[in-house]
Amino acid sequence: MKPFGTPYTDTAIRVMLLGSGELGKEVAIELQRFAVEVIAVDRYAHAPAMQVAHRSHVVNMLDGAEIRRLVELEKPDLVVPEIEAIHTPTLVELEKGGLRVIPTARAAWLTMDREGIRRLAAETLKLPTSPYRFVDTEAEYRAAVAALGLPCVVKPVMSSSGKGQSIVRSEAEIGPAWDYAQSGGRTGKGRCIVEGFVDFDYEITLLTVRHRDGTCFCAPIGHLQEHGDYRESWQPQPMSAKALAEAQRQAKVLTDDLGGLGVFGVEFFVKGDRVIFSEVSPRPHDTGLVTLISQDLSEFALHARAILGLPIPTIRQFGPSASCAVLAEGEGQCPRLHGAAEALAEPDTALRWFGKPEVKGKRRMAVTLARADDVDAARAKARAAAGRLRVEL
Ligand SMILES: Nc1ncnc2c1ncn2[C@@H]1O[C@H](COP(=O)(O)OP(=O)(O)OP(=O)(O)O)[C@@H](O)[C@H]1O
Ligand SMILES: NCC(=O)N[C@@H]1O[C@H](COP(=O)([O-])[O-])[C@@H](O)[C@H]1O
Ligand SMILES: [Mg+2]
Repeated sequence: MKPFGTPYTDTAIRVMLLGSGELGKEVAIELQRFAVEVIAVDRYAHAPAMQVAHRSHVVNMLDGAEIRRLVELEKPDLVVPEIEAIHTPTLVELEKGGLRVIPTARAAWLTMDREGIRRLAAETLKLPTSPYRFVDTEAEYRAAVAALGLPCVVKPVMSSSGKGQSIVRSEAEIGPAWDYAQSGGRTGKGRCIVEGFVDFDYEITLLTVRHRDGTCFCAPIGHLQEHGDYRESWQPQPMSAKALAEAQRQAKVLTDDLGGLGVFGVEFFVKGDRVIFSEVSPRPHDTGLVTLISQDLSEFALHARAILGLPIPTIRQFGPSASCAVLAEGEGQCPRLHGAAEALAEPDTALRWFGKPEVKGKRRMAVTLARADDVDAARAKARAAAGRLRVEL
């Protein structure tokens, strides 16, 4: 990588973020510390990362021509995908022409679509996963449910944060789950995955960092999900040495195949010592927000260091920590947050209010963070802090 330069001049290192949500905002802040010129892109104006970037653009990121136009206009040194819903075939094309995509255009392309990454993990790399089928029509879906049995999980192939996702537990839920999968994804109706339900003891995100000197892992992050969306996460998740070693082995196999530099959020289900791969984000993960309080280098700082080719000699752990998502529900513009003073009254608590300009339905708006003597106490503290907050719409 060229030397750090001066923003707004030809000397600057320029990074284009494709996606400008709460995760991108923290990445942008970390890049700003090195005076990297940050260009934030998303589908709507005033997205969180745009508020801390040098410049921003509002485009339909599912339109390849738009992405190409922006890349030609801004000539970034690095393009950093922040969300799945991007026209990744265009990134693959642009990479052939010399553009650097984080971690690689192929990784962004494979993971934008559950089919790409699932077939790679299960069929090529032979990692254990839930049984699965891909379906395009309601008839294929019903056949898949019959073959996999109840309960099962249906998800649009392009979605995240649980959008369009349902657990189907009974006959009566089969129809509504299909309708939601067709209306709730990030890119409209279409292909879905149906997965057998994994009966797990706990699930983790293993943050895996590929940096210039090799691969390192953060302590495992445990998390609680509701309707496919994260509510709480904590670190470290206690697990047997055998299960941790197996999770690290699988994460290494997978991230070595995906290649490139940066943070990967590798998600696993754990039952006893059995470790079952679920999915991977080739970028910081929402459950990894806990690292904003649990580590000296958060997952966002680690991503910035890794993609800029900087060393990561060690990651210091500050002790048991937790995060709790703050959701708003309803409809309104310019939301306001009440209760920040009350939420921050306890020692070792922190808050991120993302600054999203609008709510329509259910939206994650903030996160509380806490450290304590053990994980249960940290979770209770983060939950209590979140409970003192109120989002006014
Ligand atoms: N096959 C399964 N068996 C049991 N639980 C599942 C299964 N698939 C998903 N889940 C539950 O739903 C959660 C969300 O699933 P998944 O990670 O695939 O969705 P997502 O929309 O990609 O989420 P995100 O983008 O937030 O990571 C999982 O963390 C898990 O709690
Ligand atoms: N699980 C993936 C995840 O957490 N992604 C994060 O949520 C944003 C979208 O939020 P929005 O739907 O509120 O715009 C994304 O931009 C990213 O920061
Ligand atoms: Mg997930």
